[in-house]
Amino acid sequence: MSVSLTLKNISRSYIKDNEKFFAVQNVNLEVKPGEFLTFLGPSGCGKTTTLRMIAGFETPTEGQILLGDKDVTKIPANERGMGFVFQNYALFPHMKIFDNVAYGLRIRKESSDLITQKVKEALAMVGLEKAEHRYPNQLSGGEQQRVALARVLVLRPQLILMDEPLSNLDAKLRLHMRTEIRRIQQELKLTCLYVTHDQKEALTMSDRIMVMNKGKIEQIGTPMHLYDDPATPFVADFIGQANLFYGTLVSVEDKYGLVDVAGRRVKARMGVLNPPRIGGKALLIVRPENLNIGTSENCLAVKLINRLFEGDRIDYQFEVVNGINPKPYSMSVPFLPGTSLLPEGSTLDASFVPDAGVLLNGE
Ligand SMILES: Nc1ncnc2c1ncn2[C@@H]1O[C@H](COP(=O)(O)OP(=O)(O)OP(=O)(O)O)[C@@H](O)[C@H]1O
Repeated sequence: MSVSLTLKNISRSYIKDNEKFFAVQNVNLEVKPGEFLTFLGPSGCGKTTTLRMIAGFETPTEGQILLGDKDVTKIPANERGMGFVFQNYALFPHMKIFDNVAYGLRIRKESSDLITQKVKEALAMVGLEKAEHRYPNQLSGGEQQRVALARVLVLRPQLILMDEPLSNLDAKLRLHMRTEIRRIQQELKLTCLYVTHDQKEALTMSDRIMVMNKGKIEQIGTPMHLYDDPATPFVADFIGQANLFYGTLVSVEDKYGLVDVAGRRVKARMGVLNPPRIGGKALLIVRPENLNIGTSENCLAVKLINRLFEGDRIDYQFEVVNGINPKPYSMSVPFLPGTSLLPEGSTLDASFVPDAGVLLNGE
């Protein structure tokens, strides 16, 4: 059974050094039944605090939390019907896997036949039906995390909350578990809220992502939408990698703007959510993989300052000639075996197709 979740103007403040400090400020969100929504942002941006308020481990200083139509803001955590998966599995080490998963059902005083049936189902769902007689320390990290998931699934919660559940696993297992969690969530049509600071994890698993920064929402959208049409430079740089070039908007035609960057005029898509105005400062966002060498159309004049050979690709770092260069820009081009790298100090044209650039308000 899946359910919707609504956050109405939720805030959580603390007193730090005699001053009011907002860990989370004015967050509004609607999560649809069966949706997988991820909170993404750097350390300290308020992801965990938001999740803990939804779980009931923390009380908002302002705002309301609704599960379906029901206001649960003041309801204790154990009466909210939610399941929580933590970073550190939190399994009982002295109990066999079967008993770990059965724990919640026993507290509910279910019959032993029903418990056996449900535990076996939950373990099968996470692919651990053969591990029921083992102890947690006889399982790998990934298996233990799957037990933690089974322990939550067995209770059929209305909403599942996961806080960095994969961060203790090695890289390969993390990749595998992403797909596993997403498969189970879709099979059971669970509403799922997921916290991570790993953008790849967020992009691959989520229906929608809420990007947070300093306690506030920067942008909410589908992974593709955030990647393609970032509303702020923060989102552009946090979702993938982004070059931010400084320019002035010259004119607009259809969905494209013409921008002057250090004397070169280039065309790019106007941002939908936060576009620049004609004559005003504009930020041109182009991702490293969308810059090319070798054509002189729609290009910036750049000077190479460093090059990093990465095997399949070369990362050329560069400055805009006569431009604003707060830090090196980056261009990632495929390495074709047999070709040589361009020398540092070369000046050349870095081009992009207009659809691969986005213009944001730079005022
Ligand atoms: N109980 C508390 N008292 C005071 N400040 C707190 C408390 N809990 C959290 N904070 C502060 O609120 C801010 C947000 O913390 P939160 O743990 O929600 O961030 P996060 O995005 O989950 O970070 P991380 O990825 O590092 O876990 C941080 O600056 C943190 O120091």
